[in-house]
Amino acid sequence: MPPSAGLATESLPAATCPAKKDAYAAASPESETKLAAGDERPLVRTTRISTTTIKLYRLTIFVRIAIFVLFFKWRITYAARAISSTDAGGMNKAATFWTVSIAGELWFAFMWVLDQLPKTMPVRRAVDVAALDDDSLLPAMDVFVTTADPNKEPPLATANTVLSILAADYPAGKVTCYVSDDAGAELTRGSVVEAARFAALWVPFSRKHGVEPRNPEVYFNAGEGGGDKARVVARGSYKGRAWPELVRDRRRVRREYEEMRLRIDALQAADAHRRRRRLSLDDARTLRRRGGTADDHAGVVHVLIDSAGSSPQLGDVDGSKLIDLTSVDVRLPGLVYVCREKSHGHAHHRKAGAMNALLRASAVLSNAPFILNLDCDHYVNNSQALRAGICFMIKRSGGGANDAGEVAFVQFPQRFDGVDPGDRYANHNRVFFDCTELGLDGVQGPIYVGTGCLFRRVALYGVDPPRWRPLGGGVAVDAADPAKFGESEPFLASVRVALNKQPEQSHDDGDAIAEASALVSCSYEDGTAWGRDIGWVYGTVTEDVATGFCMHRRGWRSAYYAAAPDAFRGTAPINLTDRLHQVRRWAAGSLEIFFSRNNALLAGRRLHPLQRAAYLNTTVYPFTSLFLIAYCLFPAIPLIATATAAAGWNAVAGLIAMDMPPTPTYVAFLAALMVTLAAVAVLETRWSGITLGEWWRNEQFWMVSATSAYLAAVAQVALKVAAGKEISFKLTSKHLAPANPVAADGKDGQYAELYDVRWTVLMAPTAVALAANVASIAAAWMSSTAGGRWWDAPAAALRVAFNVWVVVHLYPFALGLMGRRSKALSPVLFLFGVVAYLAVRFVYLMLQFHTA
Ligand SMILES: O=c1ccn([C@@H]2O[C@H](COP(=O)(O)OP(=O)(O)O[C@H]3O[C@H](CO)[C@@H](O)[C@H](O)[C@H]3O)[C@@H](O)[C@H]2O)c(=O)[nH]1
Ligand SMILES: [Mn+2]
Repeated sequence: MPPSAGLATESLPAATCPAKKDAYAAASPESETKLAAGDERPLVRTTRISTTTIKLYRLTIFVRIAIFVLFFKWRITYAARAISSTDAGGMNKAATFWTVSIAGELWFAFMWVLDQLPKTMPVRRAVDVAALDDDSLLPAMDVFVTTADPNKEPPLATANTVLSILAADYPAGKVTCYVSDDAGAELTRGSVVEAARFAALWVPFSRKHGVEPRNPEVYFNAGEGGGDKARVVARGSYKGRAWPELVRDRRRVRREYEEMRLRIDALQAADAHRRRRRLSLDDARTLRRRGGTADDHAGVVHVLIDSAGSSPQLGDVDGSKLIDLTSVDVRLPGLVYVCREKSHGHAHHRKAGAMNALLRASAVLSNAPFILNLDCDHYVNNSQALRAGICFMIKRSGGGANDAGEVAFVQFPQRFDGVDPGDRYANHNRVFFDCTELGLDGVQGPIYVGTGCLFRRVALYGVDPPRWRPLGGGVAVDAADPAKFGESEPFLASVRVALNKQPEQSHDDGDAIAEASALVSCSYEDGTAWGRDIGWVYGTVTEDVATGFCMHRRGWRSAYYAAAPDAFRGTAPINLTDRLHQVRRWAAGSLEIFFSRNNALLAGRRLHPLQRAAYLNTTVYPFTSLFLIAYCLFPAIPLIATATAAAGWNAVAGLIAMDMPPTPTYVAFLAALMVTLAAVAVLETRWSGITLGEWWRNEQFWMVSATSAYLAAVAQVALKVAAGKEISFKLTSKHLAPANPVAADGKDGQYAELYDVRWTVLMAPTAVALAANVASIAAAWMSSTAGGRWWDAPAAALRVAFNVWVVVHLYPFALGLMGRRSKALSPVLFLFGVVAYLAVRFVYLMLQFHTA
């Protein structure tokens, strides 16, 4: 066993990894008993979660579906009676009203069912990384990191991600990290070069002391910042070398890290200066000569670290090396900087295009059978993550997952640093990751979500999984078809190697690099199947969902693994505007998939029915916004009607009067639906381990985004379908997880972004919905003081209950609009109420004035 592995196994002292409540962690007690039991050590043990909770959960879902059926039966009968009893003139109006309102309710019910059913068969995964003790069995792995804009994606964070990958616990000779720079920015390249330089010290240091996590920024600054990342090795739990030696080494390495940081800062300053100069010159030709622009530049493939040999290479005590590495393997994984060619005449297909360029370039350089995909802000947080992923992919003699060969990808949950503790905008997405993805793992596998995902290379080449291959699992050699893959012979050779697992290449490195550069040219894909049947899928801004879908429809499965500590961690937008733009992009991308050949309804029989339901759900959910916004603006209608009654707008008021009076049956149905909704939610949190608070935050943010971002997405996609207007990929700004949560001025510190109010048109419908419902509550309150009390009238009481329901959902949005004032919460809310009250009061006064 090479020293790296030996050190790594003792590198996760329990106290340094906070106990996670994730129920599906690697270190579950079950896997330990299994270890003790004997030699049959499967790499992954999968057990269906089959507790009383999950049974009750299923039962409640079916009860609720039954209630829905009865409810709609009753509702339709009522509507039919109401329509037929209207006079001829009102008939059409009534029919329209009832059709629309029942269609809305049916849609909500349908979406709820689509959402719940795929979660009913969750599984638990126990991964035994230690059972992979023979490093010679580990397959090679290529790691793809994508960056697109050094101004929105701090180069220091990218450098740290690269360092965390290079230092991950995997045989150095078997890992090659590829960094894609979509902007062709000198700054990004310079920063990655800095990372490569520092890696020579950082990687052996991490191995020697088994530090966690292996992202230097997080490692050095954890503990000081406190929060959820306080994981600095405590003396008592340190199991590596002598404690004083760690302290000494750490100090030295830290000094070097600070130097690297300063150099990257200097690069950044120089870059900013250069950009200012360029702007003043404003000469396109100068730009081109200096290396092009973000959207128009030449392709570059630059090997920064050559991949290491296969035997360990021990370091020395040489003073210049700073720390004693005499018993540490100092080899480094390979590191390659790739900037694909871009030109104005060619669509670059955003991230999907970048990933496909990497897929080809890596094929002629390292051609590893497995590919790990990380966004530039997602670093390796658990050094065992790469090994854990491989456990799902390979079979071991005498054990291993039965269907290992059928797994196209292993998706790890996205976990985030720097999210405000209250998680106001549900950035953690716990319901999606810990319930939906986990549930899908028990069906055909989780949906691919763009980062933290380990792929099998051949699955990206558009072949069927072994189970669906005709000739006893083999792939025909002519599968490497130049009409599909493009004309590069070295690349086609690499595809044949990947498909048939036969060594055939004898390449010369110089040529390989030239070939790789040719493979990242912008015209390589012209007339091929790239982006369609091969590689990452084009035509949608959520290339991830579409790419995973194409694999599932071919019959591949995928796996989900929530490791503890988290395998990878990244950053998320905590500013309302950024967050809304992010979910707007996701929603638009989803609809793009719905209106493409990758519609889930068109997939063949290899797609599991519940998998189909899940994909249908993820591609149609934005339509909910159309109904939801109508419901949320409902209360505005009587207000407007009253306000404009004098103007003769009685028709509107007449419409609203058609709504069903709250008969006892109606109230009973509503109550049953609410109670079962709550019961399902509680049971879901019980089996998944998320908290009710997290569930509720998801519900709230669902309404916030459905009234804003989803609506915009529907409009955008309508424009695309009707007029061919492309949807842009608005990059999410990343921020470094800062060292100190409290800024120097002692104000907002780390979460300053949260209080930054940046107006966007996306907010308009939600703001109107919020105002309408607050005003409606105020109006009810007013009329109660004026005449009879509102709670005497059941119809009015129901209406107010609905208003309150909307307002509590939109509460985080209200906080977002308040900015810094949201910190001094209650007085402002009070003010908010008073303002609404006065507004309504004013309307009434006007009316009295009018009628008098
Ligand atoms: O033209 C582009 C645009 C983006 N990217 C990269 O794509 C990644 C994701 O972009 P980001 O703005 O961070 O998107 P998020 O909303 O945070 O990302 C989620 O959703 C995206 C789909 O909408 C997926 O691509 C992401 O992997 C997934 O993490 C980043 O590494 C970018 O550098 C490129 O390489 N080229
Ligand atoms: Mn991201």
